[in-house]
Formats: sequence, C-alpha cells, structure tokens
Amino acid sequence: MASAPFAVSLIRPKTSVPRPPMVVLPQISSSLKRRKNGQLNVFCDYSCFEVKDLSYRPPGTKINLLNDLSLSLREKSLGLIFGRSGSGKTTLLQLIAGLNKPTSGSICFQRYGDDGYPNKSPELLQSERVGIVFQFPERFFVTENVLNEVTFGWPRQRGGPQLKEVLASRLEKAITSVGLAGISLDMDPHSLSGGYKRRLALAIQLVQAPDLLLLDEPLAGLDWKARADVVKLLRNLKKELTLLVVSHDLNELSALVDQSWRMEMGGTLKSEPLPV
Ligand SMILES: Nc1ncnc2c1ncn2[C@@H]1O[C@H](COP(=O)(O)OP(=O)(O)OP(=O)(O)O)[C@@H](O)[C@H]1O
Repeated sequence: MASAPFAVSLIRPKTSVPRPPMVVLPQISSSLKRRKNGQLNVFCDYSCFEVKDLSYRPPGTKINLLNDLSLSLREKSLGLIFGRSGSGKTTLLQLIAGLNKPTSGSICFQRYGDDGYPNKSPELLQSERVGIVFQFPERFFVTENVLNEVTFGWPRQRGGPQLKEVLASRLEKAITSVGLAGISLDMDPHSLSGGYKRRLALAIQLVQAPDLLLLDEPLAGLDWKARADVVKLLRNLKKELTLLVVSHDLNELSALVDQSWRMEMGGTLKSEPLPV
C-alpha cells in the first residue's frame, strides 16, 4: 500500500447509493437574440487568456529575450507557438506560469460580451490558475509511487472532511481524464511506459484544476503510439480547459490547433497559420 495521504481511501466511487446527476452551471451569462428568420440564437459571454505587450530581460543581462509580444487565446481552445530553437518559446511559458516575472506587460484573463467587446476589467492571471508540463516532465518525478506523485504538495494533516472530499474527487477526475484509472497507484512512476509517464505528468497538473495548461514539447521523445495517445488526450482536455502548447511537431498537432503564432529570433511573436 502506498504511504499516501488521506485521499487514497476516498478515490474509489461509492456505488451502493445512486446519486442524482450533478448539475454544473456554466460560469457564463448568455442572452437570447432573434434572427431575421424568427429563430432564436443564444449568444454567450466568453473569456480569453491574454498576454499584452510583454517583454522580458533576465536580471543582470542587457538584452531582452522577449520583446513586446501579445497574444489572445479563447477559453477551451488550443494555441500553438512554434519557431526556431532559442527564440524564447520556453521563456514565455515560464513567465506565463509565474516562474519568472516579466520586465513589462501583463498576463490576464479578459471577459468579452456577445458583441465582442470587453465587459469587465481584465483579471491578472494568478499562478494557481496555471499548470505547466515541462519538456520531458518524467525527469522531474520525485516520489516512489504514482499516488504520491500526483498528490505531491497536498496538505497532509490539516483540512476537514470537506477539503478531503474535494481533493479526492479532483484526484479521481485527473487520473481518469488522462486514462490512468486502470493502473495501480502503487506503481513506481519510473517504471511506466513513455506514454504513461506523460499521462502522469498531465494528471499532476490537472489535479490542481487549472484554467490554463501550458505544455512544452508534449510529444518530444515518445514513440508513434504514445504520440498518438497524447494527441488524443489533448483533444479531450481542450473540451475542459485552455491549452497553450510549444512544439516543433506541427503535423501531428495541426488538427487540434485553433490559433498559432511564430516566435521569431529576438523574442517577437506573430500570428501565423501553421506551415504544414
Ligand atoms: N536567464 C537567462 N539569461 C540569459 N539568457 C537566457 C536565460 N534564459 C534563457 N536564455 C536564453 O534565451 C534564449 C531562449 O531560450 P528558450 O529556451 O526560451 O528558447 P526556445 O525557443 O524554447 O528553444 P527550444 O525550441 O530549443 O526549446 C536561449 O538563447 C537561452 O539560452
């Protein structure tokens, strides 16, 4: 048995008492408008993740790695940044994840009304709302079993039953959504196949319930089967959250991409269709 936090006993569903289906109310407001032919259309507010005029110069250096770049990505869509090695793609992801501070510019969520205009002040992005899966994430696994890896950093003693239930339900959802429900949580993460290691890396982030997930080269180093599995997984994740991906694997990801940008040497970004 894993030397695990409290959540382990809660993650299996209690099947004996049938529960009514949970109703999840969308965090959006909608309005009805009548078209000329008399049909009613539903228009909804929506939210975009936005980077505005962002520049970054590492402390103690004289050259900007990123220069005045901006992007806007609608919620529940997938944006892909491509470009030459060393152009600054990973640096940008690290800033968005809150691992470094931009020299200038802002990173926020902006809500828009059905007329396409902002209808609220932008909300600065809190790092708790962002997950990041680094390139070769399996190199950062630090514990001896899958359960501990996913719940690493969770409160071990404090927290009442309510918090425990929330965490347990997040754990179950994360494990299930990446297709790890069939494996033992006692397994050593390092013994998993390449594709399953990537699934675990995704689950580690999903368990924090982020709104935005950043992925740096999610297909790198995987065989064709694992790559296809990860692409399928990303397709499903896009239904639930916003994904910003940095990758050189443009062909395999192209079917999923809603928006793309080329990062130029010198750290500038321009909106551009994928060259595939
Ligand atoms: N703290 C720092 N100080 C100085 N230079 C840095 C610092 N961090 C990164 N760099 C440089 O910034 C450039 C951009 O690096 P980055 O890893 O963001 O590029 P990338 O586009 O992600 O490349 P790749 O596709 O190879 O992963 C590189 O030349 C890197 O050496």
